[in-house]
Amino acid sequence: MTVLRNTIKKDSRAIVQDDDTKELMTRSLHYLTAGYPVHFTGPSGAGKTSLALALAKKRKRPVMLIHGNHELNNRDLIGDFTGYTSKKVVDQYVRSVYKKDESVTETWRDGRLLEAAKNGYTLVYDEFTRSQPTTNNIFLSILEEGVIPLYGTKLTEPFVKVHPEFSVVFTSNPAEYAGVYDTQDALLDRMITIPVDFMDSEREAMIVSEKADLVIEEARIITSIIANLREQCTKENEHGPSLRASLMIARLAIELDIPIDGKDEEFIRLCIDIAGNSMTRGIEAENPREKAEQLIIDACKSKNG
Ligand SMILES: Nc1ncnc2c1ncn2[C@@H]1O[C@H](COP(=O)(O)OP(=O)(O)OP(=O)(O)O)[C@@H](O)[C@H]1O
Repeated sequence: MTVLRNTIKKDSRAIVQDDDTKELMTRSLHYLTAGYPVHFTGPSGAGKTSLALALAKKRKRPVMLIHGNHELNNRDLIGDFTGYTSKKVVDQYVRSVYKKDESVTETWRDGRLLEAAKNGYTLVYDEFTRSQPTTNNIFLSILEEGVIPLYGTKLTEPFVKVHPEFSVVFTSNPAEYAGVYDTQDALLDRMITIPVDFMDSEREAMIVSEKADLVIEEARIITSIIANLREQCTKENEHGPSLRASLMIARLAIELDIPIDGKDEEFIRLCIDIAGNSMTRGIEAENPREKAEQLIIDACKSKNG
């Protein structure tokens, strides 16, 4: 049986940790401490970012967060010259002497990666495969040689040494996801990749109960409906509604005073609104929207509060 500890009533951003999650966190922390970056990969809503942030927090170093994006470039990561600072001193202390001293210097601003690597922060690079592989190339020398090459900048030194406490936690969605680039093998080779999949409905119910402040029996109704629907999503690369859907249903039901009961019309409507789109994408049918609605109604009706 799964035993949950570390409740999160006070901090809504904290994660609920069952024994499996705790064990995963401990292992990952050991890898980071030994100097290896950790990479969580899995479907959207499985809890990768939450895990990565909780893990980073455990390092007890400042945490820097970067989100992968196809427009992210070396200037964002390393830094850039942001403008000019000019200084002018006019000295007329002795009336007959006029002295003017003027200088102009370029102003440099460290990028997020440079700042984190120089100062030994823990970097969480969320959805890193959404950035172009050429942008991520800089991590090859950081992870292998422990230096940040300053190519493409007008700085005089060729590289900056990485702080010994610097560590990176990467997250990514599987390669089949839209908007995701293939990662170079050389980069994957330098990190420890751990798959993070959806939890079973009981573990999800514990999280929903904690996060939405809902009694466990009601949380179970929601997560088992969602787990049931997820199982019916057979289309390739479509994973169906995630834990996020369960959390949304729970919070909205409380907010709108809707009874958590599979036979209640308003509750069914709420489930259709929240899970309808991912179900429509996940099933194969002539009229997927209609079929998805029917599946949600059936899943709800099989559960009552
Ligand atoms: N162990 C957990 N404890 C508490 N909440 C969790 C846990 N795991 C996931 N969640 C919650 O589930 C939701 C989805 O989690 P998260 O954003 O980490 O998923 P993800 O896998 O990073 O998704 P995406 O790939 O879409 O970014 C969030 O609201 C998060 O707070």
